[in-house]
Amino acid sequence: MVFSLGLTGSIGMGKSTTAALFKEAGCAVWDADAAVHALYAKGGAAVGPIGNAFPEVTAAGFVDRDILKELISLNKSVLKVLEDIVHPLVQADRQRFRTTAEADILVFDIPLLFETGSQAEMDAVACVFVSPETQRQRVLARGTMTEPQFEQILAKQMPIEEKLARSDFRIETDTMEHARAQVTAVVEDIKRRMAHA
Ligand SMILES: CC(C)(COP(=O)(O)OP(=O)(O)OC[C@H]1O[C@@H](n2cnc3c(N)ncnc32)[C@H](O)[C@@H]1O)[C@@H](O)C(=O)NCCC(=O)NCCS
Ligand SMILES: Nc1ncnc2c1ncn2[C@@H]1O[C@H](COP(=O)(O)OP(=O)(O)OP(=O)(O)O)[C@@H](O)[C@H]1O
Repeated sequence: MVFSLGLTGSIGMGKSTTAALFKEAGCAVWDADAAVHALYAKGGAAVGPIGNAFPEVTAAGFVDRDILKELISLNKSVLKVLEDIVHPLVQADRQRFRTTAEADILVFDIPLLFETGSQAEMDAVACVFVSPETQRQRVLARGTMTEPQFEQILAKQMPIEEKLARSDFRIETDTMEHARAQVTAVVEDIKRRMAHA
């Protein structure tokens, strides 16, 4: 039996860092944001269709995220058009991973897991969380988004309380030690479930 665990949480709450802890614990990890990065790179499958919709974004032969973020903040409809192009390509990449991954536990790091209904494909869901103040500080400290860009993305996501209420496991990402201990406990719980399945 292969167990599929969805890993989600709000922007900057620690999905990627926690996914790395699951990898350390022997799980195979698929990362939606990383899949988008590959699709946007030179030769990536999203470059052509995004260029057709927004030519200035792909003038350099890849998807320029800074130009894209600028367009998104200028016009609310841009993100929707973008999602309609990108999400089916991301979904196809995820299916490829499912058929090739070699591990008993597959972890799917998906920021928009509930927003896109992808929880239906999972055996269980883990949601990472941290206080809104820490979240804001961490995202703005990265220096890749302005405060209005952060607010705009945040507003598009399901509130974290709702994500937590719909999840089987909650992982607080206040410190690395705490997060690692919780990941170990989740993996042990899943292994017990698999042994009794
Ligand atoms: C908005 C973009 C340009 C921001 O790029 P940037 O390099 O600054 O950030 P990155 O891609 O690492 O995403 C950071 C976080 O933003 C949030 N986020 C990204 N896209 C979306 C979205 N469409 N709706 C809500 N939140 C989003 C997620 O929490 C994500 O983890 C980029 O995320 C993008 O092109 N998004 C559209 C594709 C998409 O929906 N991706 C989400 C995973 S499938
Ligand atoms: N358990 C933790 N303890 C301390 N800092 C953490 C922990 N988890 C994450 N962080 C820090 O929080 C920031 C955001 O983490 P990360 O990039 O993993 O979040 P994310 O949810 O994947 O972000 P995004 O939604 O933007 O893709 C990083 O600076 C990271 O070092």
